[in-house]
Amino acid sequence: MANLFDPTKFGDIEVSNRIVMAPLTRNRSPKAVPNDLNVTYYEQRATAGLIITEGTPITQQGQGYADVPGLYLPEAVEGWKKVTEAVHRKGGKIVTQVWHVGRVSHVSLQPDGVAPVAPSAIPAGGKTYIINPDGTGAFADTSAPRALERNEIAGIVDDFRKGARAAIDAGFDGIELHGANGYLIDQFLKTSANQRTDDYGGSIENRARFLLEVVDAVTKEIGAGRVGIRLSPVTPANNISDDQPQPLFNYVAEQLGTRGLAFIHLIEGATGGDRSFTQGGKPFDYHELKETYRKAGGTGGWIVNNGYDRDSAAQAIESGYADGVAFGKLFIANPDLVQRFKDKAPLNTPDNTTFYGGGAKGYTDYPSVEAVA
Ligand SMILES: C=C(C(=O)O)c1ccccc1
Repeated sequence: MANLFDPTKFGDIEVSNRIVMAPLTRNRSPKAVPNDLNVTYYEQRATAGLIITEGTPITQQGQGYADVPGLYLPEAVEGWKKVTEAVHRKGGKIVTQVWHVGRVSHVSLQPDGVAPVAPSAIPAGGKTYIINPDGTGAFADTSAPRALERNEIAGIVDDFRKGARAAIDAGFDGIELHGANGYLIDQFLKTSANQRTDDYGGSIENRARFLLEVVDAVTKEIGAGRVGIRLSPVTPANNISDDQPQPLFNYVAEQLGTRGLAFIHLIEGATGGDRSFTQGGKPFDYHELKETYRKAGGTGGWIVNNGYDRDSAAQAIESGYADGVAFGKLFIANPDLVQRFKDKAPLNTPDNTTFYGGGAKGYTDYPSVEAVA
């Protein structure tokens, strides 16, 4: 029976324990280029079994928030090389979350100030974080998107492929496709954002087409054993929803099960909120989803996320339900979370006033605990 501290493999990626650092947007990379402060932040957390970096847009079109690091500029790839080298020097493993926000963006962040793109011209209705002309940061309403022309979609699939290649060039051990939280891949999947009438909309098979084309493109480029995906079947994040999440994600799991992926990273319930949250009028069955994936031949690591603590994470691993557990806020405040879990040491409390934007305060200044003798 495995435990939280046992090594394992997610596809081709060998990890020293099952404690995963979840992707966390921190808005501390001006001009979309990773910097030395980012190096320190990730290096401090290198004892995680696997670090999944913050979302990294594949193109400027895929960028939805100010000061997030991208993968689409040569200087960004150089910046990420310093991060991966530092984490590897500490014996850590790190993948980057490859991201296209779709409609969750603002014209000031888009190339030439154009409208963001989406499966359909349906606004996200939420807020995003931009930089005003005077340099101050501010939350702003997301801009109304335009619907992608069918002949544009292949180009975005290829942008994901290029992003995956850039990630490997930057020294990452692999990638996580951002298929969750109401961003572009999730927008194609779900009925509230995808009302297309071509072969990328309507049926479940059609709405999953974009996701599977992206998966096939990036696995062909860098190898399936280095590709994971994050999914959030019932999250309301960015005002996304689907009429029937269980059949939709059972189909997705069935299809992913045939593609040899390194891991499936699943957000249970509402992202960062109620684990029992559901859509479609009945509770979502996560065990059914995993069984569907395994029955289809899926051998990737099953990583679960949202509201776990040390004990519930240990139970998820020891029961065999999960192969890894991802922690977000706990890794913000505890760079040495693995050691603290081992020692059952007290945990630092995250300061949510410094989650987004700013400098070292609330980013690299959380203290570590000395290993208990
Ligand atoms: C990438 C994000 C996600 O997956 O929800 C994100 C973006 C901005 C703020 C918080 C989280």
